[in-house]
Amino acid sequence: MSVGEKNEQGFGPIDKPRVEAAIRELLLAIGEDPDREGLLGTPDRVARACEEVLGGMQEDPGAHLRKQFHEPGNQEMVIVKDIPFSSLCEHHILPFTGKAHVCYIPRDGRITGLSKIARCVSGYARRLQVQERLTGQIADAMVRELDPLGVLVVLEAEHTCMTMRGVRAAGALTTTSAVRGCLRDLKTREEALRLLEL
Ligand SMILES: Nc1nc2c(ncn2[C@@H]2O[C@H](COP(=O)(O)OP(=O)(O)OP(=O)(O)O)[C@@H](O)[C@H]2O)c(=O)[nH]1
Ligand SMILES: [Zn+2]
Repeated sequence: MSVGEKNEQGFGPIDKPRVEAAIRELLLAIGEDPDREGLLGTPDRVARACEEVLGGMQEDPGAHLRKQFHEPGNQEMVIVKDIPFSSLCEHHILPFTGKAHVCYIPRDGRITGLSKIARCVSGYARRLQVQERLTGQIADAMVRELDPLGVLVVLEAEHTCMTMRGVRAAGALTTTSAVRGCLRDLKTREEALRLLEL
């Protein structure tokens, strides 16, 4: 993919030399000397870090969920709890980190590999995000790829833009949820939340 082109997710490629130039400029803009020894490798390091922490822009995270198995008749709740994730808030480009909990009820035994759920979370997290959108994107990918009877996604995270700057509310935790299908039903959702111990 060349500069100016967009992938299926709507993003262009990471232009590493351009990131390096921008970081050099940022160092100058904050009054630093980009040519001092400790900072010489920094533009390159930041560009490589961008490729890593924003790598989810270059993939379709839902595609992981296409690794599926069939357990005839199984319509029981599946819960993957405490999936760690790190993302970047799109307002400040500062990290927010926490845990994702994903619960779904398969349709006719259509299940996915457990690790694929964590890979899907990671793919959407490694983008510029707001926590609410991240939560909904994970739920929607589950619906799209597995057509389950229901999905519940809960994210708990600490936003460094709220803890190390601004209001400096250290320890403040944000919880978001997205519910689809039969997990909207109060009784089913209560069972899921009980199993999640949330
Ligand atoms: N809803 C939501 N808000 C977020 C998220 N990440 C950061 N924010 C908020 O985005 C808002 C941006 O507000 P602004 O007033 O434009 O920015 P600001 O002057 O830096 O605000 P303060 O953080 O209050 O100092 C802040 O309230 C952040 O806490 C997120 O994932 N979801
Ligand atoms: Zn922020």
